[in-house]
Amino acid sequence: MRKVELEKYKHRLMGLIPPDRISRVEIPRPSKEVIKRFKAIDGLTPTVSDIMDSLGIKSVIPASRLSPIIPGKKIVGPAVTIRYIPEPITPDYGYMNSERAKLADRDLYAIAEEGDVPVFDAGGLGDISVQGGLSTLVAKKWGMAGNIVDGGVRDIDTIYKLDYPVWSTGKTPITGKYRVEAIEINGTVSIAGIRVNPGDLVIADDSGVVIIPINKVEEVLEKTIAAVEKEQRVVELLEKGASVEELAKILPPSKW
Ligand SMILES: O=C([O-])CC(=O)C(=O)O
Ligand SMILES: [Mg+2]
Repeated sequence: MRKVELEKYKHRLMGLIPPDRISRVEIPRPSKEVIKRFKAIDGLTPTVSDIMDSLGIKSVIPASRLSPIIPGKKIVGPAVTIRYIPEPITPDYGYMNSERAKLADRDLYAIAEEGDVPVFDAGGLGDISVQGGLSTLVAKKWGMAGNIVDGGVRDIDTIYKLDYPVWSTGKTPITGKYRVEAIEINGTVSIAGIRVNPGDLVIADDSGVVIIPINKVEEVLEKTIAAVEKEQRVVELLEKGASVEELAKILPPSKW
């Protein structure tokens, strides 16, 4: 079954991970229209964070934990996932020459669709790189929206040059090639303590990253738009110097 599903991607797959470690090939995705409407919202992650609070869903990661490499970026797209676990070795030069590399990012991009957001669960190991310049080039060429890496990234100058959005735990020159092993593609992962399923909607901006479970996406969108409209009315009142009473009609002091 997996082999049949993978057939259509064979011109892109490099065989970096055994096929039985690709848990899903076809995944559900939110509609393009929903993604477009989220993307048009200003102040995106803080407003969505409030909505997730109101729904009692833990799904928000601050930018102090997963930081944007390039400021001013905003991405919205369905997650595709990869999970790494540490190798039980201390690599040295000889080890690097004799062992095969075990990063599999390019095989993740190979089965993704344009607009997807590759999410890397590398256990928060920010000193070890699981994405560098070559990886970034492929991600960009194949139309990924941006990467979320709970681990390290390197070749930062190339990431600047490619102007590709990345959020990560750390920046480092140290490769993950022989230090971690790709254990699963498109399984459920955990980044910074937050669960991510393939197809969940990832949104990220300068304030941080939010994961919206796919079955909540439309509800969160409508609530976010309503919250933004409300805040806009408050801004207008503040700008024209409205009285406390006028303001309180829209935003009572207890919710300020
Ligand atoms: O070893 C790594 O982190 C991968 C790397 O440099 C690249 O993709 O260019
Ligand atoms: Mg490199």
